Amino acid sequence: MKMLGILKHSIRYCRRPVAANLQSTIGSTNSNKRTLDGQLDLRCTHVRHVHDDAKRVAEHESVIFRQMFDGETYTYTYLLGCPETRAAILIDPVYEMVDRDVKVAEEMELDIIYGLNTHVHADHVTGTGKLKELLPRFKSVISKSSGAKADIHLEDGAEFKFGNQCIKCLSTPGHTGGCMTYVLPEHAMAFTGDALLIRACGRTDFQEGDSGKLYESVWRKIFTLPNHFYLYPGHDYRGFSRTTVAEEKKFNPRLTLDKEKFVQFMKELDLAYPKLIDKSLPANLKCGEISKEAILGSEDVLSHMGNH
Ligand SMILES: N[C@@H](CCC(=O)N[C@@H](CSS)C(=O)NCC(=O)O)C(=O)O
Repeated sequence: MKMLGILKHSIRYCRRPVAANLQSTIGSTNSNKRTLDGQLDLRCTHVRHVHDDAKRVAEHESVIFRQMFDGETYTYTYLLGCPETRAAILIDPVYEMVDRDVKVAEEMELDIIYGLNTHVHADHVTGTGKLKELLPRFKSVISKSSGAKADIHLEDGAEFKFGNQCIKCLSTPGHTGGCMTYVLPEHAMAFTGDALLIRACGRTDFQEGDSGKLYESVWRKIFTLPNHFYLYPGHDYRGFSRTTVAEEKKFNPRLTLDKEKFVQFMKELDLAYPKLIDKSLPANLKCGEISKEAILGSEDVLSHMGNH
């Protein structure tokens, strides 16, 4: 009875794929595993089932999802994986954090095939160039309107697939001319890059920045998603991780202003230029496909080589 309880518990929390594993292990146990008093050895079955489960982490999730943070540039990178095919993507990988990202994917038996940039970043170098060197099948992706070189260019309304997962691409210009928001409608998730930050939004003072356009992008594209959709930003500077459409429509201090006041507010924002802008822009206009020296500086390259 106790054993049956444990089995039921596993099924309740792990659902479909693990139930399939369980069937096959029970089958083999039935034929040759019995306890001393002749009963079926279900305990042994359970142990083997747990091992099977550990082999493919997160197989019970409808989409595999991890939010990862770079504490130097306050950037979020997102790993998304298809639980059935193990195909995976990274949204906004950071050059210096690529080894971390690849290791996590390997541990989860995911095959990263695409790196999607939400826009041409000004504050850090994208990891998509380095990922192309490390992973043979990997392709860089960005909007066509960004003007950046990439393997795949996306336009407003495009649908982008990895494994059995589908992403809807929404053009959301304003922070930069080529900003894209990536939506997973089936999972009620949207990745807004720097168009919308939690209780804030991206600056609009360079790279074809346009506060009027940003206001329209947010209200017409992001805020017309269902209220319960989770929004995941490109950065957070205050320790927040995610928000929802409903929360931002109600509490975002910038976007709840009327358009005229928003434009004035953005004009007066007066932020210092990002420290790495001179390095980041040329590198990101090629999705990071430039020499290590250009990204790190020649002294840093030598010290990196010493570390490996
Ligand atoms: N201090 C950082 C840059 C901070 C910054 O400007 N962030 C951008 C997004 S990255 S271009 C932004 O839009 N911020 C909006 C805001 O209200 O903070 C650095 O030197 O890199």
